Parts: sequence; C-alpha cells; structure tokens
Amino acid sequence: MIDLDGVTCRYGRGGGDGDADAAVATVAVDDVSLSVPDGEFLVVAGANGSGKTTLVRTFNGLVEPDAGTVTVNGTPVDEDLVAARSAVGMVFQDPRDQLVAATVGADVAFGPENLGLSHDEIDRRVADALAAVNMAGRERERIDSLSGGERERVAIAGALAMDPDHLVLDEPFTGLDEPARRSVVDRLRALHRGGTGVVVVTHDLRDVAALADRIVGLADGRVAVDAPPDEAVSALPGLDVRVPESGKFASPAE
Ligand SMILES: Nc1ncnc2c1ncn2[C@@H]1O[C@H](COP(=O)(O)OP(=O)(O)OP(=O)(O)O)[C@@H](O)[C@H]1O
Repeated sequence: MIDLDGVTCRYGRGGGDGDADAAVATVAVDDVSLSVPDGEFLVVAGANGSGKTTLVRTFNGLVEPDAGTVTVNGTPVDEDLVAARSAVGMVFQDPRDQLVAATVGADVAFGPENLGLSHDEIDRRVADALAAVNMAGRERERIDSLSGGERERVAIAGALAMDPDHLVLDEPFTGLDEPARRSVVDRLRALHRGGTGVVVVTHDLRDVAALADRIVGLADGRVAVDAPPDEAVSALPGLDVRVPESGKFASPAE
C-alpha cells in the first residue's frame, strides 16, 4: 500500500526562503492525499505539466516532498529508501534513461545484483521477469538490436525483477507503434491479473482505460478527479486528457 498525506512538491526555490525565490517557485504537486492499495490498477492522468511525473516519483523517494508524508507498506519512504524502492518499481518515460547494460540479461539482472542476492536467485528473477514480458530466453540479445517496444518491455522486466508490489510506468506508450503498444498493454493486463499493482501515468487514456480500476486526474498539481473509469470519463476531457472515442470503456475481461 502506498499512502500520501498532504504531499506538496515545489521546484525552483533556489535554496532560499526570501520573497524573490518564492516568486519563481513552481508548485508541481499541491497538497495531494492518496492511497494506492496493493493490486490496484491506477491510472494517473492529466495534461502536460499537471504534476503526474512528480507525484509518482514521490512513491519511492525519487522526489522528496517539500511537505506531507509518503509511506509504503506503513514505513515512511525517507526512513527506508531501499524498502520503498523494492516495493515500488519505476519504469521511466524513456527506456533509454533506464537501460544500463549491453545485453538483455545483464540489464534485467542489474537491480537484483544490487540487492546482493545469490546467483541462482538472480537467474530465477531474470528468467521470470523476461517471461512476464514475453521475452523468455532472450538474455543474450543486445539492447541496441531491440525495437522500441522490446526495449520498453526490457525496462519493465528490469523493474519486475525487483519483485515489486507496485509497478509504476510513466507514459509507457510514447513512441511505440500500435503492435508494440498492444504488446505492452497485454503484459500490463497479465501482471495485474497476477496480483501486481500497476500505476500508469498518461495524458492519453486510450490504451489503459479498459484496464483501470480507478483514474486519478490531476490539474495544476491537485487531484481534480478520483473515480472509477466510467465515472471519470466525463470530467477528464476538461483536464485536457485524451479519452477513448466512444467515451465508454471496454470491459477488461478479454
Ligand atoms: N526538474 C524540474 N525543475 C523545474 N521545474 C520542473 C521540474 N520538473 C517538473 N517541473 C515543473 O513542474 C510541473 C509539473 O511537472 P511534471 O513533469 O511533474 O508534470 P507532468 O504532468 O508529468 O508533465 P508531462 O506530461 O509534461 O511530463 C511543471 O510545471 C514542470 O514544468
């Protein structure tokens, strides 16, 4: 469970408290309280600059709030960063920011190696994580030989190899063609069914609306919508969020 209580994040204070500094501060996240239960598929939607990335980066301490608290499984994130980062896996907007090794297997193993696990356990986690993104047995392939969709799936596998309770993906469909988008959506559906909590950040709901248990819509750093998809749909276009054309969401069952 991820819990946010009164979280506020600012940029650009320049390290001082004077009026001049305050005048240039951007409030990216403004007094947000939110709980993300284990196993939930949550979509965080909102226009560019509404605070989505900043908000989810507080979930595992990549961004430290200026006010408020974030706890993961009951422990404040700033008291145990390792626990928070083990429980909340993050896949960045551009997988190139995240892929660190030359081959698929070495890349996915990077996180578990830093946890000090045994070789057998690392191998098992890498194999399981690659299977979960439909890339079983491709450990030896070079990252630079992969398509954009495959790189995205390797980035997801790298986060999964940490065995997180929640997987957070920031704009996972950017730059992917339709088959690659569908493949990533299929993987997210399967992960959710397997019990992993999934948080997807997007300004375009078409790919994930049918999977969501709940949609949180941000506007100017505040929660403007917090509802199941069918209820959220009427409010979201007002937040400059692209919704499926029918305005209705398909059943996630298939
Ligand atoms: N490192 C930074 N330094 C200064 N301002 C920042 C920084 N990161 C974000 N901001 C500002 O904070 C606000 C929220 O940005 P954030 O990236 O969290 O929103 P977002 O909804 O994820 O946007 P996008 O969809 O464009 O990624 C914006 O006004 C942005 O310009």
